[in-house]
Amino acid sequence: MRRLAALCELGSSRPADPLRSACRARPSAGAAALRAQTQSPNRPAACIGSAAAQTRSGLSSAPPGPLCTRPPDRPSSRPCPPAGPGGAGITSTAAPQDARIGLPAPRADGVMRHLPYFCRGEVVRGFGRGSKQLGIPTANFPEQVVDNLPADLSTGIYYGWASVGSGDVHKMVVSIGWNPYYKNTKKSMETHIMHTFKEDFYGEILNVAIVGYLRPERNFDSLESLISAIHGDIEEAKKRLDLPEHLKLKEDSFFQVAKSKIMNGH
Ligand SMILES: Cc1cc2nc3c(=O)[nH]c(=O)nc-3n(C[C@H](O)[C@H](O)[C@H](O)COP(=O)(O)O)c2cc1C
Ligand SMILES: Nc1ncnc2c1ncn2[C@@H]1O[C@H](COP(=O)(O)OP(=O)(O)O)[C@@H](O)[C@H]1O
Repeated sequence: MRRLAALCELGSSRPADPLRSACRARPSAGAAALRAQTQSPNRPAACIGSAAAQTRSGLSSAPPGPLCTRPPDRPSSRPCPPAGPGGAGITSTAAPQDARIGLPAPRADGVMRHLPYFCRGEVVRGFGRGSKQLGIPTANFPEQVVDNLPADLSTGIYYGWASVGSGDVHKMVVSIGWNPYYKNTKKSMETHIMHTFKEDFYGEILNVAIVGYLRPERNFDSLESLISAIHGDIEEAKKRLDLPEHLKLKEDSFFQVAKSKIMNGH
């Protein structure tokens, strides 16, 4: 088992340590920092968040908060703060409304300053409920990736783009949190890719670019209601991802990793 150390590298162009799981904020024009990250071989788990690209998502123009923000000319590394229960508390009844879908909107400081958020890691086993109970498989990231998410990234349901290894980039929805319906005790990050794969891809590298937020996690009074909500999320995500501002992220260099540089331990 690899030993993965947590590290936040903010605005740094220092090549990533291949044995570390990293969160990285990049300035909106920080293509160099991203390139350094994506071109580093053998990287088992990495997360890259944007501190200044919130305008791309079109949801908010909130200024970056105090966490993980640093002038690009002052690169530095420091340990990631631990991800605590409740995330940034977006399930609060005081949350503002997202007028487009009539659902509670995320707190701007808990979501927008981190989007788009790039993340990759090995696909591990979850509880096996996605396919069997829900009919909606969700690929789980390892603990190290989840623990390295920004501490103030709100839990909830997001959408974006995903690829497996160096495969094609597809639309995706991702759930980050504790799955209140199942009362999980460990925070998880589970991605459903809108594509039919020929077979499971446990052990492969999953690359995700989270570009927008849909809603907080909720409890449901029946499995059917949970399934129906997830199907609603999928349809909403498909529509939103067709917006030009989101479509362009599909082509991001994050996904252009040479096949030979992908290592997943097999
Ligand atoms: C788009 C999407 C929305 C979800 N929304 C919720 C939710 O509101 N409440 C909840 O308890 N779980 C939610 N989940 C998580 C599912 O319950 C979870 O994926 C399922 O338990 C499968 O887990 P497993 O992969 O560990 O088997 C959502 C998952 C997805 C992909
Ligand atoms: N479209 C898809 N989206 C996500 N995972 C998929 C998809 N198709 C097949 N899979 C596979 O299904 C697995 C998830 O199934 P699931 O029943 O949720 O099990 P687990 O709880 O182990 O994650 C993924 O790890 C992946 O290998």
